[in-house]
Amino acid sequence: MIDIRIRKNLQSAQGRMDLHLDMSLAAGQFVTLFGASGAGKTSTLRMLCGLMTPDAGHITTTQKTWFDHRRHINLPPQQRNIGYVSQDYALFPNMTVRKNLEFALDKKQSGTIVDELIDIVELGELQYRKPGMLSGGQQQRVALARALVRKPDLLLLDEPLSALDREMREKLQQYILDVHRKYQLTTLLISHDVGEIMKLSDRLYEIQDGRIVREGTPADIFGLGKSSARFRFTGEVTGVQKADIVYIVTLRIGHDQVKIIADPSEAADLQPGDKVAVASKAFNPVIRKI
Ligand SMILES: Nc1ncnc2c1ncn2[C@@H]1O[C@H](COP(=O)(O)OP(=O)(O)OP(=O)(O)O)[C@@H](O)[C@H]1O
Repeated sequence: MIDIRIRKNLQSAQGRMDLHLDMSLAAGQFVTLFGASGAGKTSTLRMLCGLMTPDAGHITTTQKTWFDHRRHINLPPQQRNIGYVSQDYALFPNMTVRKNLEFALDKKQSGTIVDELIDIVELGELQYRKPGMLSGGQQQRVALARALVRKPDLLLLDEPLSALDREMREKLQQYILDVHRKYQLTTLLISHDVGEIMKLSDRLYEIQDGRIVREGTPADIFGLGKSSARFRFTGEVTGVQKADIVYIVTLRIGHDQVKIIADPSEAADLQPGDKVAVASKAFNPVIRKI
């Protein structure tokens, strides 16, 4: 369990913003932070890592206190045992894949974890290449493996897949899910991608202007609680057309264009560019803005 109670005064483009977060991450949970740009998501991750100091509050794990303002405790990043993967892979360009991973080993640690991780994220054939000779998706697999070398108590993922195309994202999502389960990690992800959130997370926190405005399971927050998980897609509206008393909503779902019949109340606030979920309820598709 990681208990987070932090306050931080941030300087946003609109003036000051008070980040005020109370959240608990249960051991083994996959939690996502979701919210508009500038809401305070990356600042939260930086405070968990020890790269930014909160003005007040505490961050405690079951074994250790990482930060406690009143008790003047503020452990440096290297004592927090956190794995961090950001959008820009941040690999050492002059080292091979294998060396990038070995460099992350603790002095007392055996190297067997490096072989294990190379195996899990399928980097065997690429292990003697340097990052400049890898695709974005391959580099991100290296970054993910490197973040796991020290078996972190907490894995932080700051939009790690946003620079990749959809196909690559889906593959990487599966690697992330596999390592999360295999190493029983507690994982905190920042993501804007509803499909990704639905696939990966147990719990979702929505942040707006530094405050938590909603928390729950992704299905509850996106209003899909009672829908069938077997028939559930997320997509983007590309058109809404009136046809007699109903509307035809055209959606882009993955690489496909799909047309769905919607009643006037469902179609009322839909516009091209809106992200929507399509699910079925008693075998009838329902469409809802998310
Ligand atoms: N060290 C700092 N001191 C004060 N304010 C900061 C500091 N770092 C960032 N900020 C401000 O805090 C606000 C929140 O930034 P943050 O990067 O946490 O948002 P975000 O939700 O991650 O946004 P995005 O999705 O665009 O990455 C921004 O307005 C930013 O300018």
